[in-house]
Amino acid sequence: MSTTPPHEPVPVVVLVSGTGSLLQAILDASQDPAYGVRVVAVGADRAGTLGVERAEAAGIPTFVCQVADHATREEWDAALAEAVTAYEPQLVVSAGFLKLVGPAFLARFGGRYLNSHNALLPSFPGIHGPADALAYGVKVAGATLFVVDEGVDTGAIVAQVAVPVLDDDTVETLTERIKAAERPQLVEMLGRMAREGYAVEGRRVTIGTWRSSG
Ligand SMILES: Nc1nc2c(c(=O)[nH]1)N[C@@H](CN(C=O)c1ccc(C(=O)N[C@@H](CCC(=O)O)C(=O)O)cc1)CN2
Ligand SMILES: NCC(=O)N[C@@H]1O[C@H](COP(=O)([O-])[O-])[C@@H](O)[C@H]1O
Repeated sequence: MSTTPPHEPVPVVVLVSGTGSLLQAILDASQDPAYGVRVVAVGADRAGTLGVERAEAAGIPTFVCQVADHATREEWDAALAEAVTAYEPQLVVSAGFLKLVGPAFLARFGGRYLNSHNALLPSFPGIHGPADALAYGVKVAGATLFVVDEGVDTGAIVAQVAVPVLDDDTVETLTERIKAAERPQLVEMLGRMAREGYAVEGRRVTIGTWRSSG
């Protein structure tokens, strides 16, 4: 039995805004070449994030692209697209990246840009998923991995994972329970998409297109 991966690891840029625990899970998995993913750079929309520190600790190139450093949101969007393109990724992953990207970014990376969101879409889009779920009183929360489009958390869904909402949950406890399920989902699905290929047809995402086409 061969242990050689069938393909070179797929180059991936990860975008972060905060703690970077999802990023760390990807970095840990990508230590194994058989995982099929090589993180070639980590980008952030703000300075001083723990996510960027984690990348630096792993010896991975980083960049910061802040809206405030650009005259318009459109210029920021184009600059972000340029910064990511410089690393020639096949896939881009938002892992807690709290900025909406626009037309310039999606012209380059549409269909190849994944986001992990901490709610069961289409419920609770935006940046307060766990708080909104708790306030609504749902009994099941979770995380959604999707292919980003021009809307806000409206892209085609790759995978979802559910967790219970407990009677004594706070925003913090629910957020952490979701993340504990979100990390393995992201690691598993990103690896499968890189190794096996995927197709997006309308709202349907299918994994395994390379395998089925040989
Ligand atoms: N065009 C898209 N870009 C991104 C999406 C998306 O669905 N479409 N998902 C995000 C991540 N995300 C939730 O998963 C998300 C991020 C940011 C926002 C948002 O409203 N951001 C505001 C700023 C909020 C703030 O910093 O306080 C903004 O961009 O101006 C909503 C959802 C990745 N990008
Ligand atoms: N809508 C975007 C959003 O809220 N993203 C969420 O930020 C967290 C990042 O955690 P991390 O910084 O520990 O990886 C994750 O739960 C992710 O779903």
